[in-house]
Amino acid sequence: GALVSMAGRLMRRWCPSLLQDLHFPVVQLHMSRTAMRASEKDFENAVNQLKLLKKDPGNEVKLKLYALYKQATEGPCNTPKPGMLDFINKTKWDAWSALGSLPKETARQNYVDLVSSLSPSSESSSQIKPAAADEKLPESENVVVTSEGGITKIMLNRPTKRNAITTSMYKEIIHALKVASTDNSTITVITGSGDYYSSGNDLTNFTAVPPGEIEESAKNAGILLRDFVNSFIDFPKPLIAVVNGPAVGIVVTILGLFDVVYASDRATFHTPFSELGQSPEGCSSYTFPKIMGPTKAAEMLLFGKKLTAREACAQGLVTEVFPESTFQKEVWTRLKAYAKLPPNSLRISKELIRSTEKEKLHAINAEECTVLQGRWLSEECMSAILNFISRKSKL
Ligand SMILES: CCCCCCCCCCC/C=C/C(=O)SCCNC(=O)CCNC(=O)[C@H](O)C(C)(C)COP(=O)(O)OP(=O)(O)OC[C@H]1O[C@@H](n2cnc3c(N)ncnc32)[C@H](O)[C@@H]1OP(=O)(O)O
Repeated sequence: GALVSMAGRLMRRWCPSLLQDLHFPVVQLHMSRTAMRASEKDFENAVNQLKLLKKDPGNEVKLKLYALYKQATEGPCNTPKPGMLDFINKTKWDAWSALGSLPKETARQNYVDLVSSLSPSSESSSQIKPAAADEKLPESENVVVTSEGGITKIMLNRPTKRNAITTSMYKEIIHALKVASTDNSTITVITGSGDYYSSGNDLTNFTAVPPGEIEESAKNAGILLRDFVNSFIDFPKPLIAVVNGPAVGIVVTILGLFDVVYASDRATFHTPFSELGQSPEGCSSYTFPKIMGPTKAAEMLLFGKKLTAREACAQGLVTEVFPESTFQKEVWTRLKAYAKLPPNSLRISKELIRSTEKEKLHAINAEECTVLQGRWLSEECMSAILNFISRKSKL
């Protein structure tokens, strides 16, 4: 119960877009005549003043304004509580309901006070906060693609979020692989910027789902995931992972589709699917048992055992481990040499190695995505995501 009641607050922390429908001045501002009483003029002015604000006051404030407005015009919350998965309406409902039996007049006064604290004078005196490093970047800069010396490098570039992959990033990676498959490069490399390789799927991909669109979103996410994994299965040139740090979830499972995996000795490999109420993807339900044997694969995929780079190497998931201090230098020296090899020969050899499995991998990918789609709609998955978020919120 406590977990559910904190979900609204947690969602606001994790999902800035959660309250998009409260975007200023979208808070419903139509005043009913019956609501107008003693301080009605001040209240009406405040409502109009709010429309003139130049700066978005932020979701927390908009939520307060929403609740006060509802209380001032309709009195205590009197509508049925929205379902647990209806995040936005539930968050709004919680805010309004939290005002209890606050009298309409007090709500009106509080609303007027709050709007006046957001007046242009306080607006102009307030400092503009610098955006976080990743926020400054347009979405396309979260996946940086460069091509030089026969190597196309696709770098996950969201270091402040441990290179977690947003839905836009999945699409950008698909696009980058499509371009790399026909560009002049000989080999393609995927790596991460900063300390992490990647923390896998951005968990706010789940919380950003608009209410009433959960099934449709899960269906679309299933298609996106299938296309994402297919672009690895079908990639025609040598594909190399340069795992510069810890790797979690989807970026680990797709390693079975890479041709070579180099890891820093700082890297770890973690697939916490059961903890998240989910199931394996990236064809790992097939590639992992094949690579490391069923019992080692089960420890990772069922029980989320985190492997060190050396363990992953011993089990065949990683090709070679390098000391962190020389990792970049050694790996890139080697890759530059590999990139000088005849490209057609490399392609043809890769085709020989991989072609017999392709059809099977497509079928496995499709099945994994169908199963996951069901998982995303399950209570187990939703409550596991909430558990993770609440644990991180340190509440
Ligand atoms: C309707 C359904 C729609 C679904 C759409 C899905 C689309 C396809 C799905 C494909 C299936 C993929 C599955 C997976 O990849 S499962 C794995 C998911 N990843 C995780 O569970 C990792 C979660 N993160 C962590 O455990 C830790 O953050 C980590 C160990 C990685 C790092 O810990 P550390 O203490 O070093 O750092 P912080 O926790 O403080 O994190 C720093 C900031 O980065 C943010 N962060 C980190 N990881 C993620 C993530 N995966 N998603 C979103 N954000 C992440 C974290 O919140 C911190 O941000 P703030 O500084 O803003 O708090």
